[in-house]
Amino acid sequence: MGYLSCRAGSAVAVAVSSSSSSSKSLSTKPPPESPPEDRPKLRRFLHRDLEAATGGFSADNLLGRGSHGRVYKAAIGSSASSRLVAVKRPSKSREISREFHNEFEILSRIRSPRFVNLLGYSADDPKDPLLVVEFMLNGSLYDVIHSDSPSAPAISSWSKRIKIALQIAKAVHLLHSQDPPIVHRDIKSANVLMDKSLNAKLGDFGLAIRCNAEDQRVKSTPPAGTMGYLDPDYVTADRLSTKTDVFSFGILLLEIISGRKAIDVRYSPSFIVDWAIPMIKRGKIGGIYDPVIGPPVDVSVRNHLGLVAAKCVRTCREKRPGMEEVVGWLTGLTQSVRSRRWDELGIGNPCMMVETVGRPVE
Ligand SMILES: Nc1ncnc2c1ncn2[C@@H]1O[C@H](COP(=O)(O)OP(=O)(O)OP(=O)(O)O)[C@@H](O)[C@H]1O
Repeated sequence: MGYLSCRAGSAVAVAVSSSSSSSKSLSTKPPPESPPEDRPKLRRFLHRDLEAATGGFSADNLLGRGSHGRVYKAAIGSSASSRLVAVKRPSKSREISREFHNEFEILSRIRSPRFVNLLGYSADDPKDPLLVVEFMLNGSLYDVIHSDSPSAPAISSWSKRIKIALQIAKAVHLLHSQDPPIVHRDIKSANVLMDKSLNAKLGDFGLAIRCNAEDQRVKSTPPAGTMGYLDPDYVTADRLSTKTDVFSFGILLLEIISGRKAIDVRYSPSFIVDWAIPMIKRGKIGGIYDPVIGPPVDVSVRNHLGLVAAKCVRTCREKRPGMEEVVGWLTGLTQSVRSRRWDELGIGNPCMMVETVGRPVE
C-alpha cells in the first residue's frame, strides 16, 4: 500500500509498509476520471431562469450559507416534470471566485453517485456565475449529527452509521484514485450531504487540488482546510498529500462514532482526538461511542471501528492507512454488523490486523 505525496519533483507513490491485507476485499479499483467524451453533460442555464426558479434568490428558498456564499433550492423543468436542484451563488470576492471555478473544474470532469454532482451552470451574467448541483433533501451530515431539533432525522443504528462512513470513504478513495490524485482538503461533516434516504455524498470541492507536483499551482497553494479537521502535518504547500484527507476523514469518523463535534469547547479536552485517543489507548474504547445509541453490541465491531478512526488520525502520516484500506475495513464492518458472523465463526475478520484494543495506536 502506498500514499501519494505532492512533494515537488516526486509525484509518485511513496512506499509505506502496512501490516494490512484487508484491501483484498476490494477487488476492483474505482474508475479513473472520465475521458472527455464521457464527461458529465452539463446543462447551460440562463441566469434569469435560475433567478426565477429560486424566487429571486428569496430567503424562503435559502438552504444554507457557508464561507463561500449561499445555496438556494430551485425547481427546474416544466411543471409536469420539475426537478429540485440546489443553486450555489458565490459571494463576490476574488478568493471565493477562485474556489467556485475550482469546484466547477473538478466536478465537470468527474461524476459519481458518492458526490453531490454538478448538473449545470449559468455564466451569461459574468458578475453573478451560478452552479447547479443535486439537491440533498436532508442537508448536511453535520446538521444530522448535531441538530437538537426533534424533526432532524436520527441515525440511530450502527449499521446505518457505518454505511454512511463507508459511503464517504468511497468518495474520498475515488478522488485519490484519479491520475493525478485529487486531494479534497476540506473533508468534514458540513461538506457531506444527505439525500432523502440518508445516503451520504461528498460535496464542496472548492479547495480540492490535483496532486501534480509539476503543477505550479500545487507548489504555490498554501495549506487550507477547516480547524478541527486539518492535518497537523500539512503545514506548507509541499506537505500536501492524500494522507491529509485521511486525517480529516478520521476526525469525521470519530464524529460519526461519538456524536461529538471535532472541536467542542463545552468539553475538556475540547479536541475530539485529545479526548478519544487516550481512551482507546487505555482500553476504554466503549467510552467513545455515542451514548444516545450506546456502543455497538457486536464486540468485534465495537473494538475495531474506533481503531480504524485512531489509525486515520495518527500524527505520523506514514502510519496512516490509505483510503483503499479504510474502505476495505469499513466494508468488513458493514458486513459484520449485518451478519455478526465473524464472532460466531471466529474467522475472516478483515479488521484483525488493527492493533488489539489497549495497545498503543501511535
Ligand atoms: N446540494 C445541496 N442540497 C441541499 N442543501 C445544501 C446543498 N448544498 C449546501 N446545502 C446547505 O447549505 C449549507 C451551506 O453549504 P455551503 O457548502 O455553502 O457551506 P458549508 O460547507 O456548510 O460551509 P463552508 O463553505 O464554510 O465550508 C449546508 O450546510 C447545507 O445545509
